[in-house]
This record gives sequence, C-alpha cells and structure tokens, in this order.
Amino acid sequence: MTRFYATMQFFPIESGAVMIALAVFVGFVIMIFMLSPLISPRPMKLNGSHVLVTGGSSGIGKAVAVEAVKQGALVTIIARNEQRLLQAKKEIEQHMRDKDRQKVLCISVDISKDFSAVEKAVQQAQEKLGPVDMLVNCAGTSFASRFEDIPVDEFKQQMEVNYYGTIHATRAVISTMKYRRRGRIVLVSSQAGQIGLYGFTAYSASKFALRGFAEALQMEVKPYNIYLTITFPPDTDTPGFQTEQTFKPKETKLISETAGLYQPDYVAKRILQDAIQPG
Ligand SMILES: NC(=O)C1=CN([C@@H]2O[C@H](COP(=O)(O)OP(=O)(O)OC[C@H]3O[C@@H](n4cnc5c(N)ncnc54)[C@H](OP(=O)(O)O)[C@@H]3O)[C@@H](O)[C@H]2O)C=CC1
Ligand SMILES: CCCCCCCCCCCCCCCC(=O)[C@@H](N)CO
Repeated sequence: MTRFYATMQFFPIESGAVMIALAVFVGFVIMIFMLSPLISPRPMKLNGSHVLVTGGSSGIGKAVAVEAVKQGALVTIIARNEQRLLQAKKEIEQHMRDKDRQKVLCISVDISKDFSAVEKAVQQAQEKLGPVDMLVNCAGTSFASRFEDIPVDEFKQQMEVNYYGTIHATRAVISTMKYRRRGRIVLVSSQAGQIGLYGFTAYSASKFALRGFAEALQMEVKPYNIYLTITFPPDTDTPGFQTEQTFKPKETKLISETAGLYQPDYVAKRILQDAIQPG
C-alpha cells in the first residue's frame, strides 16, 4: 500500500492519463506494423510473368525489358520502327535466364493515335505470351524550345504520345487485369512532370497529366489488386535524350544538368523494383 501511494504521488493523475494515451498509441503503431503485410500488396514475382513494355526498343524502355528478362519474365516490346524493334529483341534475348521458357515478342504499332490498333496489338501479345501481368508505359517523346518557338501542333503531338499513348495501352490491359485481380502498371513521367521547367511548356504539361490520371485510376482499381506506380526520372542517357540535346535551349540544359545525368539501366532497375513492391 505504501508503495502504491508513493507511486501515485510520483505520477500525478494527469501524467497517468498521458501514460495511458502513450501506451495506446504505441500499441496502435505496433498493431499497424504487424498488419502491414496484410494491407500492402505482396511483391509480384517477375519469373514467368508477362511484362509488356511500350517504347521497349530504345533507352529506358529497352533497359526495363532487359531487366525484366533477367528476372525471368516473358516480354513484349512495342514501338513503331520495326528495324529498331528487331535489333532490340536480339539484344534483350541475350539476357534470358531460360531460353526454352522465356520469349521476347515485338510488335510494331503507333500507340498515340488509334486505340483499336493498340488494343489489337495487346490482344496479339496476350494470345502469344498470356495475359499481361505488368505494363510499363515507356514510349514517349520530348520537345524543348521557348513557347513561341514550339509549333502549336507539337503541343498536340506531345499529348498524343506521352498522355494518350499511355491511356491507350493502359485501357487495353485493364479489363483483363481486373478480371484476374492481378496487375501492375507503370507510368513514366519526368522530373519535368513535377515542376514546370523553362523550355518544357509542351512536354511538362503532358507529363503532369499522367499524375492526375495515375492517382484517379489507382483509387478505382485498388480493390482489384492492381497497383500503379509513376516514376519521375531526371535526364537519362538514352538515344531520345541525345536527340533532345541537339535542340534544347541552353537555359533548359543548365537547369536540367543540376539534377545530373542517369544511366538507363539504373533507372530501369528502380522502376521495376517500385512496380514489384509498391509503397
Ligand atoms: N531520357 C530522359 O532524359 C528522360 C526520359 N523520360 C521519359 O522516359 C521515356 C523513355 O525515354 P527515352 O528512353 O529517353 O526515349 P527514347 O527516344 O530513347 O525511346 C523512346 C521509345 O518510345 C518509342 N515510341 C515513341 N513514340 C512512339 C509511338 N507514337 N508509338 C509507339 N512507340 C513510340 C520509340 O520507338 P519508335 O520511335 O520506333 O516508335 C522508342 O522505343 C519517355 O516517356 C520520356 O519522356 C523521363 C525523364 C528523363
Ligand atoms: C527553386 C526551383 C529550383 C528548381 C531546380 C530544380 C532542378 C530540376 C532539374 C529537373 C531536370 C529535368 C529533367 C527532365 C528530363 C526529361 O524528361 C527529358 N530529358 C526527357 O527526354
């Protein structure tokens, strides 16, 4: 009893309440921690999965295809130029783990204009390699100039490839993913899709659009065990980047350079790692 009173004196009533609140809070945090594996998605194994990469014939997309194949995936690459597709296919195939089971398929289609053409290409890929488990939207294009120097049609072109192209490919895979309750979708934005940058009036806007789309769609498809990730890379040393360098205003170059220049295989690894285990 004496000890009881001593304790009561040592902890006045207010601090007793604080201690209880603290205990409840700590208990809550521990509980969330223990439940988190049940709440967050389980990592998707790429081994044996079908990964479809738009823009898979060059740069970041090709590096994603290589990395996916290294992890045991069956891969479809989509782009327009057939020569570059076949060249990339050969290169990607060299990284296969199991040549009997894995396949690399290439399909030539322009993703930016006609949804039914994209739908047909995806159907073809699914017939050959099975339902798409992961879609990586890498096809994209950039344009950097001062606002008045950008032809008005270029604004449409940027939206068509970077935004509508992503919508088309995503729309073509979503129903099957919902039906199977399995899927990952990657959108490739840019650091210029987080902040509007000098010279990127057309490009930045098209990359900002992707974020609104990703957030809205994620809310719709979470109950179907489908997870979207969006990536915002800095300058990355790809054929697309080399072309961009030839016409970029110097202001754009100077600002972009402050974020450094990354290698496509590093960016690709990060993209896949995030997609495999989002959150
Ligand atoms: N490199 C960089 O600095 C950064 C790039 N990004 C983004 O990453 C993505 C990839 O860029 P990067 O690897 O540099 O680009 P590349 O130009 O090297 O490759 C682009 C790929 O997309 C394909 N593609 C382009 N237009 C279309 C189309 N209309 N239909 C189908 N395929 C198309 C190209 O093939 P084909 O021409 O034969 O169709 C090619 O395979 C882009 O979305 C880009 O905006 C983001 C941040 C930085
Ligand atoms: C106070 C504000 C200071 C702002 C400084 C921030 C610097 C950010 C650098 C952004 C780099 C953008 C790279 C775009 C890459 C890209 O998408 C193209 N290369 C595509 O080909």
